[in-house]
Amino acid sequence: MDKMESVRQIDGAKIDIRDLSFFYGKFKALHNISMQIPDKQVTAFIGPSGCGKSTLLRIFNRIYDLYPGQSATGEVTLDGLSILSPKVDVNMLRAKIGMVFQKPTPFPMSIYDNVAFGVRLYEKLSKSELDDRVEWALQRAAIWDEVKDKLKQSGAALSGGQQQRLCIARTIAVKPEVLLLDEPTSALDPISTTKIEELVHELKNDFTIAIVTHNMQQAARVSDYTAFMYLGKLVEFDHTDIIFTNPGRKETEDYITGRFG
Ligand SMILES: Nc1ncnc2c1ncn2[C@@H]1O[C@H](COP(=O)(O)OP(=O)(O)OP(=O)(O)O)[C@@H](O)[C@H]1O
Repeated sequence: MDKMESVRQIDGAKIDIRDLSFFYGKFKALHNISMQIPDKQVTAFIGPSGCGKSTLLRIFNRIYDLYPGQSATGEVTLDGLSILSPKVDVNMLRAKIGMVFQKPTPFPMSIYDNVAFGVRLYEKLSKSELDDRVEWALQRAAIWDEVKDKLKQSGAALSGGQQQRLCIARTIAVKPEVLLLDEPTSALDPISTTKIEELVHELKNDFTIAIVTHNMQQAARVSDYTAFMYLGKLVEFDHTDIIFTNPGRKETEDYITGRFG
């Protein structure tokens, strides 16, 4: 096989980030980041604790807007449309860019209602259409077989791994275009982790996925592209194979070989 070429420009980028900086009050947590997130691929963000991975992910759906004193400069576009613009409809943006957090966060309601909740906010579906959508989302999140006979039971009664797949079902039920996964398996056992990793692999056929992970083996297993961050800067972004076998920067090599971080 030919040696893989390093990434320069992504054809068909879903998200385009240019000169992005982020501030918690006066503290500059992200420094002039430029990169592109390819469509229908998995992009992993790795780097030592505090390097800014979650901060970056939280910009894509403007979650930071909920907190006073946090601000972003630069440009981020989704299919060419500005995400940071004050004019953007944040609810529509969050319907297009869904997020799953580190700790499973089912709503205090039934399994069915957990999945139907967002759909009811954004669409007017008939009862049977909504039933179909709930089943579709639970199927896609690989949890349908485990919950199909107890849809009325509380989501909180599921195991941690099941709860996380329920949260993924809830997120994909509104048919977003991008899925942001912030350390989605760090609170899970190895079997649940494997299930979520298989799911990520499966879901990239339909969604653009950005995943933050502390686990380098996980990044190597699930992602097509990897971004290595350090101290709020993007050190290197490339095909995952290149980052893990032939990184261009010494800092990346030191990190992936466990010499720091
Ligand atoms: N709410 C906040 N207020 C002030 N500073 C913050 C806040 N959240 C994060 N930071 C700082 O921003 C920087 C980046 O944090 P962030 O959580 O994005 O890193 P991370 O790479 O996701 O870390 P981890 O892997 O530990 O989750 C850190 O220096 C952190 O202390």
